Amino acid sequence: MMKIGAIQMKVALKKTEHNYNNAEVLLRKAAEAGVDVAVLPEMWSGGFLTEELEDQLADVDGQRTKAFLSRLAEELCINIVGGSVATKKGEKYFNTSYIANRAGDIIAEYDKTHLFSFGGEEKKYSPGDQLVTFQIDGVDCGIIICYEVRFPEWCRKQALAGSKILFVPAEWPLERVSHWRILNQARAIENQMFVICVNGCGEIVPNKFNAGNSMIINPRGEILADAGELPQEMIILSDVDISEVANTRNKMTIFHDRRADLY
Ligand SMILES: NC(=O)CCC(=O)C(=O)O
Repeated sequence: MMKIGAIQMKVALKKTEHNYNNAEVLLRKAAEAGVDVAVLPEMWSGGFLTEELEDQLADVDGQRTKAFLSRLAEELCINIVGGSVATKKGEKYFNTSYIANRAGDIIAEYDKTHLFSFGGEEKKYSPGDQLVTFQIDGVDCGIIICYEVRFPEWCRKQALAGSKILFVPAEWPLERVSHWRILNQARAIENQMFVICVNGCGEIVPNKFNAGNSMIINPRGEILADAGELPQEMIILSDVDISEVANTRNKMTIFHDRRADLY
C-alpha cells in the first residue's frame, strides 16, 4: 500500500513568497497525515502565467524549487511530486516538474511537452521533448502536466513504458471542469493505471476560478478520493494498492488485445 496525498492548493498569482510558504505548510500537513507521496498542482509557485511571466517569477534552473522540495522531502521523509513551476534554463522558459524522494534526492525532472496554445502558453514557454518516468518506493510512475491529459497517445506511452501511477498536476479552470473529470477517468480506464490528478482551486483573478476537483482514481476508473466542487484548499488522501494494476490488466486484457500492428 502507498498512501497518496493530493494537495489541492489555492495558488496566489505572482505571489511567490506566499506560495512557497503555503506549499510548505500544506506539505507538512500531508506528512502529518502519514502520506508516502505528496503531490502539488501545476505552477504552484506563481500561477499559470503565460505572456505575463516576469523574469523574476521564473526559477533559474529550478534551483530554488529543487532545494525546497529536497529539504522538505528529506526532513519529512516523504516523496514529493512537485507539481510544476515556471523555470528558466538558458534563455528559454519551461513548465517544469521536479520529483524528490524520501532521501531528498531530485530523482526526475519533466518539462511539459504539449503546451496549452488555447491559453498562449507556447508564446512564452518552450516544450520539453522527453517522456519521463521514475520510481517511488519501488513503484514505476510517470508524469504529464494538465492540458496533456487531452493527449491519450502520450498517456498510453506512459503505460507502455511501465508506469503504474500517472501524476497529473494542473491549473484547470472551472469552465471546463467536466472535461477535467472525464478525461482523467478515461486515462485511468483505458490505461488501467492509477491517475492522481491534482488541481488548483479558488478565484485566481476576479471571476476566474480554478476547478479544484482533484481526484485519486484507480485502474478501473473508480474515484477513491475526490475534492469535489468545494473550491477550498484541501489534501485528499487515499491508499493505493499497486497490485490492482496487474489484477485489472489480467482480468481485462487490453494490453494483450490492442492492435499495435494497426496503430
Ligand atoms: N494549464 C493548462 O494546461 C490548462 C489546460 C486547460 O485548461 C484545458 O485543457 O482545458
